[in-house]
Amino acid sequence: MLLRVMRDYLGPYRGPLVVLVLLQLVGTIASLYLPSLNGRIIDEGVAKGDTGYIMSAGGWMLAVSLIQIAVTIAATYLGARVAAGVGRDLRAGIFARVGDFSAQEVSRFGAPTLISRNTNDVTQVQTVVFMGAAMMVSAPIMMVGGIVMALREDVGLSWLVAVAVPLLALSVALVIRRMIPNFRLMQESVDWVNRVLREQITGIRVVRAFVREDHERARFAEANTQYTGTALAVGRLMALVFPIVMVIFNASTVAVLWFGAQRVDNGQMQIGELTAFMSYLMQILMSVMMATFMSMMIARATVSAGRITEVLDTDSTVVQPAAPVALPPGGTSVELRDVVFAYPGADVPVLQGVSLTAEPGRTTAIIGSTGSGKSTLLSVIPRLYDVTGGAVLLGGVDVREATLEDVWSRIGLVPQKPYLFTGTVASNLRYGDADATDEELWEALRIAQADDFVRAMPDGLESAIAQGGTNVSGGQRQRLAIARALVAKPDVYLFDDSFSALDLSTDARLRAALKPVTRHTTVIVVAQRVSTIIDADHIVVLDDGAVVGAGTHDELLETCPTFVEIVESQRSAEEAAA
Ligand SMILES: Nc1ncnc2c1ncn2[C@@H]1O[C@H](COP(=O)(O)OP(=O)(O)OP(=O)(O)O)[C@@H](O)[C@H]1O
Repeated sequence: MLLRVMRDYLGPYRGPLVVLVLLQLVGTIASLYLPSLNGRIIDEGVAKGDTGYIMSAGGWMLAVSLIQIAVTIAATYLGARVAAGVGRDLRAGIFARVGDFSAQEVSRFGAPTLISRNTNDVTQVQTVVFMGAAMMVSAPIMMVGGIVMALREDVGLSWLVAVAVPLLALSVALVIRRMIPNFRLMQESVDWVNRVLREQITGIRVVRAFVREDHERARFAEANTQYTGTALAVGRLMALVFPIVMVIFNASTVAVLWFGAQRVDNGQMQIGELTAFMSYLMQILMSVMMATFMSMMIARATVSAGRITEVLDTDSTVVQPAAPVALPPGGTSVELRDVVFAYPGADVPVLQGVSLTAEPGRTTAIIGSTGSGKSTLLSVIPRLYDVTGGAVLLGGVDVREATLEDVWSRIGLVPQKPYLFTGTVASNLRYGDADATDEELWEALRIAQADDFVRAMPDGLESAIAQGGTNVSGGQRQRLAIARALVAKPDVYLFDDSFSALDLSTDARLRAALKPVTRHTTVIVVAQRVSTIIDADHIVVLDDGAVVGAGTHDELLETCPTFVEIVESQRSAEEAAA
């Protein structure tokens, strides 16, 4: 998984990566050269009292150190740039893929995990790229180079390398191996914490209204405790690594001094060579440690890369056609032909053979009891979901044969729960048409019966809208969403219970104002209230996902018992209220 992500996303950085490898090469060679120089200074300069040699070798050492510093800075800078670039590209890739998802894929994953995959998981991969840029090349070179250089200093002590290196590698690897199972749990805990937090923030009013703060606090604590527990488990193992490393480092130093001193005493080795040997052993052990750490980071990033590729590899169930057919220009009729639709995993279809035709210039209403499938019916028209049987036709063309852009540009959907974006009234309305003039926005607001309250807002069109539109009332949000659809001037309007939060007189005024602008467009209105659709040209009655009646209001009163039932239940509710 990680390899695939690396191959796909490091590709564009081939140039900087080559430079990075060269820089690391130079830096590592410089590091390997320094202990040997130091040893020479001791043996040739200090021991023999040759100040000239000390000065010249010291100067050389200084120059090598400066080169090492310069290349390390450059490599770190370049590594950080590549890592940040890979992070940016991955986030953009996930964002683009999620943008293509249909409602089905979004609900399959759920928003919290998609967010943590695009943030936390990408950070894991980004970290491994950064660490890799710093260590991937230098650690093995340092290890092999260190061994060669150490042997050059003294072969007699080489058995120490043969003992210390595997000992360190093995003990650190054992600890790290125990960390690995925690990594998946850690990412899943992040998802869990995000999910609970998100639910609490969005549902804060419900939580307060039902005095469920304690319950919610406990729910969050549970998620938080699991996350903390896993992080602590990893932390505890991590805490083990440092003492192990230090014990092996220090024991190696003592061993080098112990056995080296004997060799110096016997005249088999010089003090400088001993110092150099010790430095090389440290460098070797350091590189082993870096390599083991790197493998830990890789294990963690592999889990994250798996979670990322799961998103990247998920294809939207709503696909673009291979050979798209252009929708005919002009008025666009909507036809549902024997439409069957079942939500994924559900046994019973929500829509069962629904057929209806909505013509331009006419208002088609859909009414039915709650849960009868009205919203589902609207969502298959713009391909938020694809039908599982039958077909939806726009202007006589199957929506699956036209490009999604073509379909969406014809349709203005006002969802049951309209969403407004952080920004201003104007920026939200211009979602419909980025080039709309202020006059056009005011006209849309006037029709949507929203001009009065927008005018009363402190900055008019430039008044701020909070995320989700939470700083306006439900009814205001609905009217702004209607205005947004009006600004787009689509061929087909789909109003999903969009008038439900309006009082009866605003509802009536809005419908009257809509009439002239929808003279040539197809309008489909889903409604609960009979009064909203009383003057629709065509009313379709839905019951349990099937059409049980169709016609005008008066016709249905004669022919459709379900419609009569709805009318009567609403009338008796009104009478009871009066
Ligand atoms: N995303 C979903 N996944 C699975 N089942 C769903 C989903 N959305 C809706 N349903 C089911 O489909 C059925 C029809 O829902 P739909 O929202 O279309 O009804 P509706 O007539 O618009 O209801 P209301 O008037 O209350 O909005 C319901 O039984 C519901 O449980």
